[in-house]
Amino acid sequence: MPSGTTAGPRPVRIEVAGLTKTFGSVRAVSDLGFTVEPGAVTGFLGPNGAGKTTTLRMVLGLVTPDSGRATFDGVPYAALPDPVRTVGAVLETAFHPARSGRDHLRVYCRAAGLPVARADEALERVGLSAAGRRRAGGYSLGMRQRLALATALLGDPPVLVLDEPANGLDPEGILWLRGFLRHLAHDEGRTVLVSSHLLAEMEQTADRVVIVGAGRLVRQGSIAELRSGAQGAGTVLVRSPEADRLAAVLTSGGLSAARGDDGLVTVEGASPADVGARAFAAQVELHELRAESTGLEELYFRLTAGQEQYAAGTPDQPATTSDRPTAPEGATR
Ligand SMILES: Nc1ncnc2c1ncn2[C@@H]1O[C@H](COP(=O)(O)OP(=O)(O)OP(=O)(O)O)[C@@H](O)[C@H]1O
Repeated sequence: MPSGTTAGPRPVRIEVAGLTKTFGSVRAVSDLGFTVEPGAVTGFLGPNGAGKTTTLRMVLGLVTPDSGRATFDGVPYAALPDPVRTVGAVLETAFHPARSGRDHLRVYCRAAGLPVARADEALERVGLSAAGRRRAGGYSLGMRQRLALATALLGDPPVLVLDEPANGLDPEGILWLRGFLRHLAHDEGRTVLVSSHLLAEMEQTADRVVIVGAGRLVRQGSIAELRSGAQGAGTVLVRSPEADRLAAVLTSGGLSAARGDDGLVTVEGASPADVGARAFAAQVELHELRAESTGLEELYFRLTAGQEQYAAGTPDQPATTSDRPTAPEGATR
């Protein structure tokens, strides 16, 4: 486990394909597919109830999917020869309240056949050494999160799967977690899959994001791709003394371009580079060219707000601006 003393864990890729899970009449996860690469932090994002926890539980073999599969370098969790040394997970933070954090880790080590010395190493890694001998029942939520993370690290696994690990952390703790997850991925080459409903947090932490809404994949890609709107979600603002001609050039090229009263043309579904290149080719003079500074948060809202169409068909669930898309039976397509 100590960084710098080993060559680092072997790289492991997670592959999720066609995962589907229904609870009664609720389709929690629907034909979900994505990949998680080693050496990067992948954010698993979605509003409350989007199916993140259910998906992670299926990835970890705790819930049996109706169909589809999740594998680690081609092997499902249940078939891994040494799961504790392959995947570390933080799903929920339940500890024996009377037991110290250190003892919790030591018990876990013994049960998992790991050297007991790993307990102190893990405590140190997550900044809990000073509190290690105190009762876990007296820990703050943030300290419990750190203890859960320490537990996940005991087997020095190449893969970490973390469900909302930032919950309960104060701003300093969040900053620490961000740096720690990036270190685990970038410097140690681990595969880090971390769920959150907060895009702003993931924007700072993750290299890639997988966005789900109502149990379905909404978008996956790098933060940079999302931000630039490279996959068609971007809005570009462009100013030109020849705004009408510019709008006509862009529209004839298949883009949606609208000219405002102020000579500003708003272009949907293109990158600034794309718009600039088309203007240049048509010899249209530009005075300003920029991506609309919506931030990823607005994009995320736009992407997941679309899920409300799923709910629109149910009589007791009129379409609202709620951030909690529901996944009723009608959600299936
Ligand atoms: N054991 C279960 N029985 C019945 N319904 C369930 C069960 N687990 C999850 N669900 C439902 O499946 C949907 C997805 O839930 P899930 O907890 O996976 O979402 P989530 O994205 O993790 O949400 P949150 O961020 O609120 O935890 C929800 O509608 C939820 O009510």
